[in-house]
Amino acid sequence: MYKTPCSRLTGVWKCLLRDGLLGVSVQQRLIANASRSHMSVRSLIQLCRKHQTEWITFQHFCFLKRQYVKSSSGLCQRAGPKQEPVASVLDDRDDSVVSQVQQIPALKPEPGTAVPSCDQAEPEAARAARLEARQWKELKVEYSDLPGIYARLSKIKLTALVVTTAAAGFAMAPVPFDPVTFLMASVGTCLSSCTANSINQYFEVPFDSNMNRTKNRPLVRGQISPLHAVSFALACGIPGVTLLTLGVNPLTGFLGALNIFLYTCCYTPLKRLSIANTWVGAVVGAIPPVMGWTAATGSLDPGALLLGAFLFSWQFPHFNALSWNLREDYSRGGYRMMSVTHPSLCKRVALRHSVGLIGLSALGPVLDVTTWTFPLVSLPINLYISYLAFRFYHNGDRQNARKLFFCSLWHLPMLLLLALTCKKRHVPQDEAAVAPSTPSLAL
Ligand code: HEM
Ligand SMILES: CC(C)=CCC/C(C)=C/CC/C(C)=C/COP(=O)(O)OP(=O)(O)O
Repeated sequence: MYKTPCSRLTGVWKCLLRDGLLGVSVQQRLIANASRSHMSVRSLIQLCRKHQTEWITFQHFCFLKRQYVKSSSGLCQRAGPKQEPVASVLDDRDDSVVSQVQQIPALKPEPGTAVPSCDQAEPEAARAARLEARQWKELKVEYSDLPGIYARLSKIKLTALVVTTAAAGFAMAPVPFDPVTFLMASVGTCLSSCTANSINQYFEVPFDSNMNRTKNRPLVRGQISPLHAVSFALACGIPGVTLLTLGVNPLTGFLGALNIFLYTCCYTPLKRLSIANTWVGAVVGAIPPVMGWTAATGSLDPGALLLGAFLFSWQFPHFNALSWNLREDYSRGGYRMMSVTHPSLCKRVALRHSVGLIGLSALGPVLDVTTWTFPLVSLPINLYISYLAFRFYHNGDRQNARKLFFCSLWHLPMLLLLALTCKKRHVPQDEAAVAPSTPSLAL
């Protein structure tokens, strides 16, 4: 029985929307069909958006075993490979949905071929063969690709800076430096971060496939199966938390496990529910330097909280500026971000926390973490990021947002390095008892 494009389309929509796993190229193909079947594209997108309000659904778990979805209109893979090039983090192209729809090339028939009108039935066998030929072949993973896939699954550059902040926390602690504990704390934090990021990507496949920035991630492109990704996450998380707990101390292991839970089970779902997700994410990013400090001292001191406060505030100019240029993307992904729903708040919070870094730096000597040199030497970079944050607040344009984001990437390592060079020297008690009292020249 011949199905009209519209009823065929509805059948496909039902199977795809039910799984909530819609890839952009599937969307584009369906939109192209829709335009043929005169279903308004905008209502199509609303239909798709409406069904994406679900977040953690049953599909996330039976998604573990990859299978093609058989529907009345033939085969369609849940999340398919994307051919177009990866968009840069701060891509300037107008990637709004409407422009994307306009970019879909109209499906023109080969010259000389008769255009089948809607009421001409395509033999079912020919149609099945055509669909079979068009079916996405499941990508076979090459073992040589695995390191790159795991690196992207772990968001390796982000993980690298996370480990750096943990290492800084360890080095800032007022105790003798123990290289073995330092190494175990760094490796444990790295493995825990890899776990957190892999699980985050596993949960966000249906939404990442709708965003230019994330549509080429390994799980979205089907480079590895969900089961493989979850196994990788466990293979990192179990030894990572065990190493922190048994190799370093239980407090640091607890913080590592807590952070994995916060990032995967609180921050990730909250991204689709409330702009408060950014504050939760900032706590996730603030915990690693605290872990570094507790790894060295075994206790949660005010100095650890100060380092955590540095990270907490730094993440607002970092992310709010980044998300400003990704508003269309985040909106298409269905995420609740300040830059999309509360633009003024987005700019204000970025400025507030940038200026807050100046105040936090002045707390360094007050809490006996650094000498009084630190607030002075860190003032130039804190003033510069505040200046860029003010320009972002005042103009709210792409260029100032981009400058502030990229400044945040070097500001944090610089701030931590300056704190290290201005670290308050603490003479161990036994040495103090022996050494004659000499006036200290600490500034
Ligand atoms: C609220 C917290 C945070 C949010 C929402 C956030 C978000 C993001 C996003 C969306 C990107 C672009 C990633 C991409 O290229 O696809 C990014 C890049 C980056 N983030 Fe963050 N981030 C946060 C905290 C942190 C923390 C705590 C660190 C490290 C200490 C960090 C380090 C980085 C680095 C190094 C990059 C550049 C990576 C690259 O270019 O691939 N971020 N961040
Ligand atoms: C020890 C331990 C567990 C450390 C974890 C540290 C960690 C992963 C911090 C990331 C902070 C964060 C909110 C990143 C944005 O994720 P996103 O999901 O918004 O980024 P995306 O949109 O690119 O996926």
